[in-house]
Amino acid sequence: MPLALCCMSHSPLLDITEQSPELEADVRAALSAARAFAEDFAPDVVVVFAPDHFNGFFYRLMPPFCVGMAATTVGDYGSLAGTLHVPTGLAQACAQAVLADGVDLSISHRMKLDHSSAQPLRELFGALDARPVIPVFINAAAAPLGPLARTRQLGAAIGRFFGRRDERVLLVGSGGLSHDPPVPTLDSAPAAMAERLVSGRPLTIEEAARKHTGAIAEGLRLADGSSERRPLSPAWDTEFLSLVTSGALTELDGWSNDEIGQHGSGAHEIRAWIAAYSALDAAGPYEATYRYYRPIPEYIAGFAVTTARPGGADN
Ligand SMILES: O=C(O)/C=C/c1cccc(O)c1O
Ligand SMILES: [Fe+2]
Repeated sequence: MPLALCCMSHSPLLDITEQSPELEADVRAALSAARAFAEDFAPDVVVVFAPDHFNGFFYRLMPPFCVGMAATTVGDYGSLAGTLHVPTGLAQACAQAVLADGVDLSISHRMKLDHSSAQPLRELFGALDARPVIPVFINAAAAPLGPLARTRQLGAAIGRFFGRRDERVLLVGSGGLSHDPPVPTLDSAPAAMAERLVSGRPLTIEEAARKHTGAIAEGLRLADGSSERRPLSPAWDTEFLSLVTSGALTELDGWSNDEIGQHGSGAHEIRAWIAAYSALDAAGPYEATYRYYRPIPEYIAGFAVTTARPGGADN
């Protein structure tokens, strides 16, 4: 039953670029606070809600949600590559309970994850396999996307499942907030790239190098004001953070995907946060214990870190 939450933005540019000492120290302090929270909570199991960026999930079969029974990370952008320690029986029981609770999802016995899962696991625990982890993929990159309410319901069903059990569960949400990274879309990608978005063939070394260089260049352009991609939206990010940290999750049901997309294609990653907060909310009122936010164009990220635990109104 004991649940706690840590949500954080991710960005590969955090790892592959060097920024001013002030910026790096500021972000490191926030990530250290999250790590201290996770260490202090000492979870028996971690549930990571994370999107993918066409590294593990492709249009040949694109589920809205998927729970991993076994999972590896691909090591994109030099992120940790390896095997997660997934407690398969518990993951199966979780998926079964969510289905019985009225939310459809798929499962994978060979799930592939990318930096969006690897980065928070490294930041919170130093390794992919330091703790048992149940990965929950939430599609945020491959249109069409369902309504936010469905993601909220998924999170709530997972929270209800763990609420009936004894494990200490850390709920991790990875992604968002406003940002518009150069991730391809099926309807605008050149033919060869579009074919890969469907087939899932591995990137060639040259393609991976171009992706790195392109993302780094985009971060520089966003920081110097010359980018043609969507700017970060601090006001929107702040509104979102206020809603999730105050427990006003159902208000987000009214947010349309079109409106969210105005804040960048990556803004759909707020779904990971909504699922994690909804899981915590299913166990009762909660209070945010830490909140960091900074719009960081250099990382192409409205970058936030929050922690929360049960408490507040009824506690
Ligand atoms: O290129 C990708 O796969 C994604 C890059 C990126 C950049 C900045 C913030 C994010 O959330 C990203 O996933
Ligand atoms: Fe992302």
